[in-house]
Amino acid sequence: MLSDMNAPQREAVKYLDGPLLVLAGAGSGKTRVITRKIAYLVQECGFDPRNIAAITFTNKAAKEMQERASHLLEGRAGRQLNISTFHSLGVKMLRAEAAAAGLKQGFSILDASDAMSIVSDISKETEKARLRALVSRISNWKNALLTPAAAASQLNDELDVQAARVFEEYERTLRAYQAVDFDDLIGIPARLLATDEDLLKRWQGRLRYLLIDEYQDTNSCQYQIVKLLAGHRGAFTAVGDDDQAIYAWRGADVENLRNLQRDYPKLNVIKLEQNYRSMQRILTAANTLIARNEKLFDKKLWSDMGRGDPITLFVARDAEHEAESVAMRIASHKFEHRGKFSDYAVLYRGNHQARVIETALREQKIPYVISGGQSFFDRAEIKDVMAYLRLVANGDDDPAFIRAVTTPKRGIGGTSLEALGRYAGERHIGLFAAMFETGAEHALPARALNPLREFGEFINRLEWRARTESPRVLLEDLLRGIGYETWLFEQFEPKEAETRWNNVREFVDWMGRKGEEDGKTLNELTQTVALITMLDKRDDGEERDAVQLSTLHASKGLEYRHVYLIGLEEGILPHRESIDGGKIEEERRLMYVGITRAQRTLTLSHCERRRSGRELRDCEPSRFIAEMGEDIQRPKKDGAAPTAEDRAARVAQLEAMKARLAGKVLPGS
Ligand SMILES: Nc1ncnc2c1ncn2[C@@H]1O[C@H](COP(=O)(O)OP(=O)(O)OP(=O)(O)O)[C@@H](O)[C@H]1O
Ligand SMILES: [Mg+2]
Repeated sequence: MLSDMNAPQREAVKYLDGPLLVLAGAGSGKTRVITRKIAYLVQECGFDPRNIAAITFTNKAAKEMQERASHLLEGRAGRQLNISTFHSLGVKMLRAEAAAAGLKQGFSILDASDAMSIVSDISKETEKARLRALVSRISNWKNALLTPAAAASQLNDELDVQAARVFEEYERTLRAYQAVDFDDLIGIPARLLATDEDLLKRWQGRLRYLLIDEYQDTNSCQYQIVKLLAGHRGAFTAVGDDDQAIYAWRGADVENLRNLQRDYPKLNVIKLEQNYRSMQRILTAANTLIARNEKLFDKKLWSDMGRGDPITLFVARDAEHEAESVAMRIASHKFEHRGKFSDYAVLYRGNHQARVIETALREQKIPYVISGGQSFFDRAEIKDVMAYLRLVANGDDDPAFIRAVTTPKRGIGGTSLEALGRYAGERHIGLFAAMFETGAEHALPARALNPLREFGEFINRLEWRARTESPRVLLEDLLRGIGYETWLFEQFEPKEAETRWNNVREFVDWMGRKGEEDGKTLNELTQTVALITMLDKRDDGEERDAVQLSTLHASKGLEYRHVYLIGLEEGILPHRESIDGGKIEEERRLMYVGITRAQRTLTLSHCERRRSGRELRDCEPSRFIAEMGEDIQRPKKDGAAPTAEDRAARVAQLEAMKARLAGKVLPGS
């Protein structure tokens, strides 16, 4: 089982004498160590798979690890492993310990936009930027495990003062809704483990060995959980790379790498130095770049994969030209090398950069998938359906109530809802419960109350049936019951309505499948969906041969044969806010992550001009390009005119077209 591992990797897999940190650069096999160690623990050390918990950064990474580990183990053992993200582990603990946390079993999980609108209601703040600042201040407090009272005792500026006021009310509101936000998924379990001795013992007994990937991006709350679960035994393996810490903006703290050494004096640190992913040239460029950052730990990284093709840089006139050029290069490269589309990835700093690339790929009829973009589950129509499901699971979820009761419209107007809200407020109960009280008959006229109660009974019936019937059947009945399809076609143009309806159908299929495969109840599925975050690729259950589009953040841990890093301009990467805020080092790490995703070839690009609002502005190439060293094939000075390469690409494309016409259709094209 360990024959295809090098000596330090093997050592890391076998080491069980205490806490272990594997500290190593990109592509050195850290994730592989985790996957193998899971199998090793079960097969060689007699661990019950249920007692092993592996924690990854995204649901997608968890899924991949699950697949690899299951492959190494026999079927059943593979399924019993706990492989999850910190957030899904948190949900699991909250479900099991709902009572201790003061939550009902069907508690709701609010997403970022729900949280934002609650903060907006409380603060009455209308300015978007200020609202975001409030939300992020509160989130930081929560991640530091501060209560509203503790936060209020250490105010630094005027924003703090306002945020502290909102924070208290925000927490009360969440509890009233029987809801938790994303930070709570980590914070509440951390608090429970820290304060309830029995509970801690129970979980330490259940999760006897922890493996944590991408450790450099844990925040203090997550570290708290690791520490508590691992206890004095320190039964864990953490792997990470300080040069790939890119989530400081979400409260992650590389210091946690150092804290590990402080908190576990017996910590064993193993370093891996051989990279198995990238050609030497790519690696050298990455190393040269990252050498500019202040070093936390000393690391070496080498590869014996051969020098590889030169890294190329091309300069485009503008974003459209850049996108067309990337699409064309991919088409011709693929044709020439007879590869697959899925060998190619286009990586960029911000989500908004995806659109032009999508357009260009679509024009070239090149299939693609986006990760890290607007999630499928963020679409309005999915959130509509989700509002019903949340309400079925949790009648106290007022935001879900309001969305569901008004979509589709049931002739229930704003005035009636306000009256109901006032009444519920006086009685300190949720909207759903309020409308069934006798008192509501005085607060609201019958013509308003009757449709509300009809709606409530509809939800109650679903809630009752959800205890025994399958998610698929319930969803079908729900959609029929509310006439959602008809409503969509009344609201939108036929084409738009159809797209939305298809999305809903896909959602129902996906939920149905999940329900059947994993044997999950409707309520459990509802909580699962809430966890699917921006970082996740749309999980359509099948792997298509498609070019991968991704933000740099979402590309962490992944690898692709051919990588295109686009938009390498000052203001984009490094991002303008980071330049102003003195956070260049984190941007450099982001660039490092991007470069080290590439296995065989790496292509860089930037634009001469870029549209900003209504004007076209000149752009400056990113400083990171120069920082990668000299070994980059740069364009000749007349960058904008078609280069020999551009022409070659065009010729190849014509050839491809001819081949297609001749009936020699290539797979995937
Ligand atoms: N000993 C080995 N022999 C052959 N291939 C290996 C070996 N170790 C790792 N690899 C391969 O090298 C690639 C990189 O490994 P892996 O993804 O585990 O690295 P990583 O350190 O987790 O990288 P990152 O920092 O980007 O997350 C994978 O394709 C993996 O299968
Ligand atoms: Mg990894």
